Amino acid sequence: MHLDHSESFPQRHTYSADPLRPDGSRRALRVGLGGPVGSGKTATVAALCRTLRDRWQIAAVTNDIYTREDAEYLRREAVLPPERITAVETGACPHTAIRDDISANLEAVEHLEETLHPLDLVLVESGGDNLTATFSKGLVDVQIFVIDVASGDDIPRKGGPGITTADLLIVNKTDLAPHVGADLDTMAVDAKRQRGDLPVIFTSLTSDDGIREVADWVTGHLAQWRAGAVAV
Ligand SMILES: Nc1nc2c(ncn2[C@@H]2O[C@H](COP(=O)(O)OP(=O)(O)OP(=O)(O)O)[C@@H](O)[C@H]2O)c(=O)[nH]1
Repeated sequence: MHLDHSESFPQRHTYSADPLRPDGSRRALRVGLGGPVGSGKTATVAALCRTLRDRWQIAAVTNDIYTREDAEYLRREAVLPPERITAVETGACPHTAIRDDISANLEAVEHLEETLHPLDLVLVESGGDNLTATFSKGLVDVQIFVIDVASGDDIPRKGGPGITTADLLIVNKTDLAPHVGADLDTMAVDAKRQRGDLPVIFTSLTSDDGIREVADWVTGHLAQWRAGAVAV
């Protein structure tokens, strides 16, 4: 059964996770990464871990429907020590596990926080989904939506909550634009129209340091979070 109905889950987006630990300090910032299948979510998580791991204490939770492939990839690439990477097998539509019944993901995040205390940043990667997928605010504090140019340069125009409301939109695989006839200027104009002042970053993760702008964005949010300036 497909449970993606607001009437079934009227509580969606109506509560927030407590930002404080029992000792009064701020818990880790939780950043969700969602987006269509194959857009580059795992590659973004891997690149963020490589770039930020010397400065911050990081852990990651991955979601796959029937496997643990994304976590295995991150462990194989040694982007973090293996105990800092947890796989959640959702067994159903990926958005159900990040929005409607977040218990398995929340348990994984809280377990990492307890066993690896103190963490600064937890990255939660959704399984690949469609343009409607967003995270519950009870699971993550900020959300990144990752699309790619190879899936069509009309994707930003199509909108949907991921594109219109995510705190950051990443348009990945810009290196492929000339090969697939994607017009990056059109994508930028459409994204701006859909998102107003919300930020959009174009990335190519095959380039050296292609993640830099995104890493700086995450660092900026983390600094605000630690200063208590991010509302949840
Ligand atoms: N050319 C190019 N390939 C990329 C880029 N980023 C990721 N890829 C490749 O795209 C493929 C999919 O990337 P992933 O990071 O696994 O995508 P994903 O969104 O995590 O995929 P799912 O978890 O299956 O939804 C892989 O073969 C990556 O190496 C990029 O910027 N440019």
